[in-house]
Amino acid sequence: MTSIHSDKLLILDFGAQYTQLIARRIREIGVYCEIWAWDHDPAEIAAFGARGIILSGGPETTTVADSPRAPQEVFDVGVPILGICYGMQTMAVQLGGATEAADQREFGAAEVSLVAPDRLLDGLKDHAGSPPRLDVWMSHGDHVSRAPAGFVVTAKTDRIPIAAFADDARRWYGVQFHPEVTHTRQGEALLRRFAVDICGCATRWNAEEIIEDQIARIRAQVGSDEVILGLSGGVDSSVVAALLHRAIGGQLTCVFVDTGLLRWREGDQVMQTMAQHMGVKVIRVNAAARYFKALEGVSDPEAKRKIIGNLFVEIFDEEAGKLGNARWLAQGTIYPDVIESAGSRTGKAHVIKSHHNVGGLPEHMKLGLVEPLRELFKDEVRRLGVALGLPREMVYRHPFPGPGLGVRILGEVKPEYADLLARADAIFIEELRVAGWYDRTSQAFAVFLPVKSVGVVGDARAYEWVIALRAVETIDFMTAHWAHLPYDLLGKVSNRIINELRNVSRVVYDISGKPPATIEWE
Ligand SMILES: Nc1ncnc2c1ncn2[C@@H]1O[C@H](COP(=O)(O)OP(=O)(O)OP(=O)(O)O)[C@@H](O)[C@H]1O
Ligand SMILES: O=c1[nH]c(=O)c2[nH+]cn([C@@H]3O[C@H](COP(=O)(O)O)[C@@H](O)[C@H]3O)c2[nH]1
Ligand SMILES: NC(=O)CC[C@H](N)C(=O)O
Ligand SMILES: [Mg+2]
Repeated sequence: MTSIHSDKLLILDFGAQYTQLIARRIREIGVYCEIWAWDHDPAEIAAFGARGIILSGGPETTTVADSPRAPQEVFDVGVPILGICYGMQTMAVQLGGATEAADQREFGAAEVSLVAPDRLLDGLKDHAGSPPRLDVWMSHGDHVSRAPAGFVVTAKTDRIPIAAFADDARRWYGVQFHPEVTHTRQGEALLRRFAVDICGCATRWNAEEIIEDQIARIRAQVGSDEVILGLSGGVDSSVVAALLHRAIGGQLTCVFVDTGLLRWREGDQVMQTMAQHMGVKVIRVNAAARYFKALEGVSDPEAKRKIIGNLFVEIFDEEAGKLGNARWLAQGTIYPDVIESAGSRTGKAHVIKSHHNVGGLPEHMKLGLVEPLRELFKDEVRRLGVALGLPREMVYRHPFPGPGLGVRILGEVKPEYADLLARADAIFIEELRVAGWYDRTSQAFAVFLPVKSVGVVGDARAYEWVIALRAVETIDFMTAHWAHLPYDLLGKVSNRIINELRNVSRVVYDISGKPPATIEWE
């Protein structure tokens, strides 16, 4: 039987900044793909059954002997291969060609001339002429200096003699430029050519088919058992709720914990959308007092995260106990969570923050996991949400961390700080929406600074708190730029916060990128 997973590609990651982007582009074309680290167990490559393999770019250099190489299995399985940047360079050295380091790095827009036809680039052009040319985006120091036997050079630039090579007989290709970035105008067409025409993949990866497929899997997994889900009002858990509701209806019970550290009026909003509008069974636990009590006198960020996480588990355990017969726990784990926790076999990532999640439930709960979003990127999760009938506003919401305002109130958390912060945040978000900036930023929020600052309000001296505003643009939340919000907009938000909220005398805007700063202040 064919399924939406039958036709798929494998991406081996050499550590490029853009590997996730390659996967997202392939999936946008309608083809399922997975990202594995380059040193993933090679014995699994043949068994995975990909119709083609993409070798990503990477920060290392093939001009030294001990840099990463593609496992031999890649060349043995007999499927089409596309090497991008580092991936092309390692193909060159592994297959008998050569690479060299150039004096000048090539970074940014470039024009390649198509000097010989092949199946990958044939007919693609931004500029007609002889030879035709493509507008591409480059990011490299090294380049291929000799193509391996069996390959023809298909593109060059003014700076490098080999910008693409091809072996149509074996269906192996390499491009020095990056087709996954939008600056390479024919990039999508190139990737489609590879995935669909050369690898022969059918394009079945779309929201409707994913939903049908997941509904069948969920039903097969849980049968007539009861399932519980921690519902936060965030995108991921809401989409899981909608999906499970469609798959198993009344067998699903959601537990929504109102921690008192949520966004302004979020509790009511979640109940309204999920329980009233969608008909999902939701138990609302009003636990604000418990949270504030547990956090009293605690100011260390990691300690606060632990307390919030543990209390969450405790409450969840209590509620599950009351329900009695749940056998399954559903979670909103998405694909980046999976990639980040798998990582490279040799990689050593540092723990910067211990992100809260539902993991670590007590042993006696013994619940099986249901994770229907495990294979999906955030943008795919959003498309699923829309297809499942969730309101657009909920689906395109900025993410909100599990510990909520608990890590946006610097230092000790107090109910009056949470109230002030939630209101300031609501003003900021409202003005962002009015100005059309909400959808242009990836995450925006206010932060409460427990320092007093002098102001003058109505001719009188004020000595009150400081609110910081943060707005960032990012694709994957691993790196981020601060958003260049218009001064007028910032001015309006600042005015409103100081005028409408007593106890605030000053508003500042955070202009730190990530790295070196992180997105949240704690
Ligand atoms: N207040 C809460 N009540 C119940 N479950 C919660 C709560 N906060 C977090 N969770 C659980 O923790 C998980 C992780 O939270 P996280 O913020 O990463 O995802 P999300 O809230 O679903 O989506 P988003 O990233 O858009 O905020 C959620 O999917 C949910 O299951
Ligand atoms: O569920 C969560 N629990 C946490 O403890 C946590 N800390 C940060 N974040 C979110 O993760 C993204 C990256 O944030 P940082 O740059 O601050 O690490 C941003 O989207 C943050 O909002 C969290 N999410
Ligand atoms: N983006 C890349 O893959 C770069 C490859 C290699 N590190 C170079 O500088 O040429
Ligand atoms: Mg959330």
